[in-house]
Amino acid sequence: MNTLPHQPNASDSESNCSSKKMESSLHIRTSLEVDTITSTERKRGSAFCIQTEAEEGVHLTWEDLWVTVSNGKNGSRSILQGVTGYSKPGQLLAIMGPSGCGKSTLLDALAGRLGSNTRQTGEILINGHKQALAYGTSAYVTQDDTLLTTLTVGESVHYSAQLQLPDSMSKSEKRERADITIREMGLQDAINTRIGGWGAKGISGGQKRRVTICIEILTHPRLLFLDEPTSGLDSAASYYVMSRIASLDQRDGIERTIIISIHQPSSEVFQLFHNLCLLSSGKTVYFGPAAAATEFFASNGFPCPTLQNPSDHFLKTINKDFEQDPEQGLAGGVATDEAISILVKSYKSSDISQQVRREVAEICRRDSNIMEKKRSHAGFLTQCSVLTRRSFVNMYRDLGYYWLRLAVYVALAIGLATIFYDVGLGHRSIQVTEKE
Ligand SMILES: Nc1ncnc2c1ncn2[C@@H]1O[C@H](COP(=O)(O)OP(=O)(O)OP(=O)(O)O)[C@@H](O)[C@H]1O
Repeated sequence: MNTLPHQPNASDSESNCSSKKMESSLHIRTSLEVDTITSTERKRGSAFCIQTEAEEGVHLTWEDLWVTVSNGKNGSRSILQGVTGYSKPGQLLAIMGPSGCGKSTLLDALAGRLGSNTRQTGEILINGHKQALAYGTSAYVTQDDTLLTTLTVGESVHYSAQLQLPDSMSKSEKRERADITIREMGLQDAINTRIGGWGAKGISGGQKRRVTICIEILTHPRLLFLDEPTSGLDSAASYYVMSRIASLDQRDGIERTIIISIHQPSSEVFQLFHNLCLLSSGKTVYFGPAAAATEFFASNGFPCPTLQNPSDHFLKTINKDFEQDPEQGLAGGVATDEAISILVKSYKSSDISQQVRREVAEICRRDSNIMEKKRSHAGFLTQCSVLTRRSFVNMYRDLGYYWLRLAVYVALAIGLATIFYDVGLGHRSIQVTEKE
C-alpha cells in the first residue's frame, strides 16, 4: 500500500481559478478508507450493494504548473514549465514523453507526492476547489510492486482488504469485496498461486502489476494515479493490463478519473486513451484528445507514416536524447530541437490549447461540492491482529526468514554445547567464583 503524504494545512477555501503561479499546497491523502455502506445495504449483507455516499466524480485541473528543483550552488532547474490540463471522471488521461521529460514529476505533483527538495507553483484544484482529498478517494500505483512473495494472490488481497476496509464491514463483506476485485482484474485463475520472488517462481510480471492495482482499488477510489503500469511487460501483457485499467473508469457505479504515465504504448493501448498529455523537457507539446494528436502533428509538418504506431511517431519526433542519423532522415526534415520548438509554439497558439483552458475554467466555475472528509479504516486492534497473522504466514513460508534462521540457531547451539562437552562434574571442571 502506497501512502500519499498528508497535508493538514491544505486549504478548503475556494480559490480563484485564474490566479497564476500561486503556491499550491494541495496534497492528496492515501486510500486507507472506504466508502461508507448505508445501513439498509449492510442489512442485505452483500458487497454488491455497497454504494458510495457521494457519487460525484473527481475533476482534477492544473493551471500553469511549475516544478523546480534546487541544483545546489548552480541555482535551480525547472522540471515542469507551466503545464496546464485537466482530467475528468470516466476518462483515462495518458502522460507520455521521452525519458526524463517530467512524466512522473507531473503525476507526483498532481498526487501531492513531490519530494521536499522540489518547489511547486501553479494551481491544482479538485472539483474547482483547493482541498485535500479524503482517505479512500485516491490511490497511487507506483512503478514497483511491493508485495510479499510468500503469499498467494488471494491472501495478499484478502489481508489488504482486512487492513484497509473499515471495521463497520463484516469479515465476509470484506472478503466478498476482495473476491470481486480479484475477478475484476482477471486474477481468479491465479488466486491460489504465490506471488513468488527470487527463490521461487510465482505469478507473471503482468499478474503482479494487476495484484498491485487490485490492492489499490479495494477502497473504490474515485481518482487513480498509475506510474508506468506497463513497465517491464511485453505488448500482449501491457494490453491486457491497460484494458483492465481502462475498464475501471465506469466500475462499481463510480465514474473514475484515471491518470497514468506511460512510456511506449502499442497502437491498441493508445486507442484506450481519452486524452493525451505529451511532454518534452517539462513543456507541453500536446494536451488534448488522444485521437486528435496525429492530426496536430501532421498539421505542423510531422505526419505519421502509414502503418506506424502513432505513439512511436510522437516520441521519435520529440526525443532529443540521441543524435538523429541524417541518413535515416530527420523528423519532418528538421532537427529534433527545432521540431520540439515548432510543436510547443504551435500548441500554445492552437485552438486545442484554448479549448483546454476553457475546459479548465468551466470546471472551476461549476458549482461542485467540496469532497467530504471521511475517516474510516480498520481499527488499531484489527490491524495488529491481521499484521501478526500475515507476518506468521510469511515467516513460516519464507525459507530464508524462518527455517534457515532456525538451522543457524541449532548449529550455534550445537557449537556452544561442544565447548562444554565432557567437562565433567568435579569441582575443577568449571570454576565458579562466588563473591560474598
Ligand atoms: N526530486 C528531484 N530532485 C532532483 N531532480 C529530480 C527530482 N525529481 C525529478 N528530477 C529530475 O527531473 C527530470 C524528470 O524526472 P521524471 O522522473 O519526472 O522523468 P520521467 O519522464 O518520469 O522519466 P522516466 O520516463 O525515465 O521515468 C529528471 O531529469 C530527474 O532527474
